[in-house]
Amino acid sequence: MQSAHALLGGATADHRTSPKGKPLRTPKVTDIVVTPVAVLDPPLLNASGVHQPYQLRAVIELHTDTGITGLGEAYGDDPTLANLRAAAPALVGLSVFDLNGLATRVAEALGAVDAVGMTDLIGAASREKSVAQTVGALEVACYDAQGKATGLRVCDLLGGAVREAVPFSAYLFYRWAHHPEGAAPEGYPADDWGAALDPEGIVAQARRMVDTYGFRSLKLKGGVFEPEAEAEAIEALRAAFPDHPLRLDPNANWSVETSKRIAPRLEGLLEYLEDPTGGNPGMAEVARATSLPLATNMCVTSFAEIPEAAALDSVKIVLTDHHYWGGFRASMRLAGICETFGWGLSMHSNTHLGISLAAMTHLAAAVPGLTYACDTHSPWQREEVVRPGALVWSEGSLAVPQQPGLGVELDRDALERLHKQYLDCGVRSRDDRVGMVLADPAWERRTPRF
Ligand SMILES: O=C([O-])[C@@H](O)[C@@H](O)[C@H](O)[C@@H](O)C(=O)[O-]
Ligand SMILES: [Mg+2]
Repeated sequence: MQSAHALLGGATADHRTSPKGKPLRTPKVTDIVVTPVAVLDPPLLNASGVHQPYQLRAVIELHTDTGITGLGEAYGDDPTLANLRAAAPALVGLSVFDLNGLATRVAEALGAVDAVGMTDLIGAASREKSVAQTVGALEVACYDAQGKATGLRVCDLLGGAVREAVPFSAYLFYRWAHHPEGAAPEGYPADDWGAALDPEGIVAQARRMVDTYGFRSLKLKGGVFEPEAEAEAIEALRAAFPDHPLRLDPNANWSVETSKRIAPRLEGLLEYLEDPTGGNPGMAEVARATSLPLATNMCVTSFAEIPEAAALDSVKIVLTDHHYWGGFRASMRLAGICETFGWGLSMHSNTHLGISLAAMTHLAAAVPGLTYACDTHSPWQREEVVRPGALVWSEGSLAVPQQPGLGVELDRDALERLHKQYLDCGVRSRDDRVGMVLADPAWERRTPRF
């Protein structure tokens, strides 16, 4: 067992003694390997454009002097990789239990890092957020190593599972059947979901997701078509799924006036309306015009944005995401703040692989106030870096893995293949405009569009 202050994230001395006098070895970081991978991604439409044929992720292997390796997963765009690689050498010699030391060392190593955002769909970029993203990714790997060292699951290290099955929502997207001409290489394998560009297409997509995974909550990614058309899709979903909680997320692509016009039509249909418009002042104005609770992963995405949101009463639900809030501990701090303000807590997702899915599941299992079904892009994912078996869907939920740490195992062959795909595909950062402009050269990103 580790000493109490080690488990609190404090500094650890080299040699400690267990109550029975047995010397303990605290795993210390010897090396961190960051491997970028590219995974096939369908042409999902959103406010920024359309997903590229490949999404980038980074797999983190944190090696220690006890032979234990902790796994983590991050975005795989160039700025994220540069930050991870700049921070990695500074962690050599660090105990995997010293999470305060981790945060300090990463902040120092990154120094005056540029504020670079992976996508404008998760709010404004800032230096603090870049540091938080790096800490978050490495902290997950430290927790995985802690779990493997102690025989405990990550959710147990986070205070214990308050739920053993974590509910997720069906993430519905307007989409094309194929990537636009010129976006994907010849022979690129399209998936079999087909297009979904109207209410019927969205209902059919929801039906397949519900039948396959058993999801209860349904979230529609909006901000793509005229707001009235998206409201119609919500009405069609309500008619087809009378008992499923519904959400709509236009990713701040509606003006305040448009939001105030459309929100009343959605009252009684949605459990929450996510980021109809941009910024806390605009969201606050919309909130005053509707009884719908507003949720966000765009205007409250860092601790610095919380005071304004609280003062303006702009949101009722915050979507956490350990990837950019700064890891598990930061997400738990956020959960406490939400509780203080009487805000609900949900969970945001970007395209991810199984290491992140396991991390999201452990976090959601350990946060009592996380009562909304979490977002996940999993149904859109056709490639994986972890071995099958640890994350099994049942009734729209994932059982928390039982093995120590995150409970997932890296599939080295898959890692190698997806890394090669990264090297070959040429994509080095997420840019959802590329495909839109290929499909329609006159297309421009406008914020808000409607
Ligand atoms: O994958 C997408 O296109 C989503 O739009 C994602 O990038 C957003 O960050 C996210 O899911 C959201 O809830 O805003
Ligand atoms: Mg959102």
